Amino acid sequence: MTDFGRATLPYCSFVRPGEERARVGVGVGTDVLDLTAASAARGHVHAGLFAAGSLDPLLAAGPLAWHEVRTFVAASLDAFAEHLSPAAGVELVLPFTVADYVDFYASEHHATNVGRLFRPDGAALTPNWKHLPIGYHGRAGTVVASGTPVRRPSGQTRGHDGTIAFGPTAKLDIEAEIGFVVGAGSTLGEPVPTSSFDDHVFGICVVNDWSARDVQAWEYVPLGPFLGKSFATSVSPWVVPLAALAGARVDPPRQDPEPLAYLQDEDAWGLDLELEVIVNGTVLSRAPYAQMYWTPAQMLAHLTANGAALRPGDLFASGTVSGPEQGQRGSLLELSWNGSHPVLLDDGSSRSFLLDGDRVTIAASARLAGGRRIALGQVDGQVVA
Ligand SMILES: O=C(O)/C=C/C(=O)CC(=O)CC(=O)O
Ligand SMILES: [Ca+2]
Ligand SMILES: [Mg+2]
Repeated sequence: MTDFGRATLPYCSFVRPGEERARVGVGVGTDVLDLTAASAARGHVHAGLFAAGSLDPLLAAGPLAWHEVRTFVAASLDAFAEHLSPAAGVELVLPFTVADYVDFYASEHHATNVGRLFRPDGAALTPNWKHLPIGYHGRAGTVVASGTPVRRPSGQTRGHDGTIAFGPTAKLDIEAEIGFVVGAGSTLGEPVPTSSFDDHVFGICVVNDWSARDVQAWEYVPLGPFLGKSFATSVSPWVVPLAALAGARVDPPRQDPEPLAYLQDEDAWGLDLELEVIVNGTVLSRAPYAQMYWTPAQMLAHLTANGAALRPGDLFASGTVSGPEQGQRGSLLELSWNGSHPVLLDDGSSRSFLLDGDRVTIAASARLAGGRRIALGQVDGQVVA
């Protein structure tokens, strides 16, 4: 269970034992504050946003309401004792209805590694990579809450000898990512500039973009990832508002070539986050988010550059977070170099890709100016046959 500082105040949706209805919660230490009950008891002007128990109404309400709710919670924390209970005693559910889901590919280290593995005869980065944040539209309906078991998918693959077959993937993998949760929507036909990032994006969650590498490698040419990535995408139960991350903002890496005008991010939305990848209790990597080449404000501007509208609950993920070192890679594909260098677990076993029964946790934290680290929550999942 994540221990949140009192300045983080992430949101969740939870169900109490014996109840059916969900409530909106706020993480305080290892407790959850029942915001549905607390805001109603105080007759707060925004209490109606929490009645349904999902974050959907709050997301749609926009930045002024986000600010007012956070101020209310922060100012009244000590008066809320009767509405606090241990988070370990409640069920944390999918916190919002995922509208559209997009996955980017914003780590230069990850893209370089995958390029070498999947396209060894060509340049590691495709010619467009430094001109635009590459992404694809994923499957919103298979975004699942942390803790949901992930069933090993079947798919079509091509073996070394060229045989085409259908069956359970032999290369089930993870991707450690940060997800950006859109609150306020936008108007069809009107691009959202990088400067409006925080008018639309409410906060972040931790994402595990489960991937079947053998399915992916065979199917992706020329239209990109399809069934190899659409079977499950797990998200953390906590959505950390951008307001809690102000102290973690850093300058992103210098971009060369300079991106086109619509992609310039004057606000510098680099974030000093770390994603820890843990398989069966062994920490396999610590991936540094601050080195991501494209910022989330650039991803959002690109996503809407053609006039595509945003809806509350849209989720766009950063793409796998990998740093330059071996111990900073956010996927087993990279960590085991496509199976040629299996990684060791503390129990003495080794892994190229995931086995049935494996438990994966991706835990994120932010380093604030001054060096203090705050927890941002985690996403868990176990592989079942
Ligand atoms: O380069 C490729 O063909 C594929 C790359 C990925 O698997 C990337 C993906 O899902 C985006 C990401 O997580 O970075
Ligand atoms: Ca991905
Ligand atoms: Mg702004």
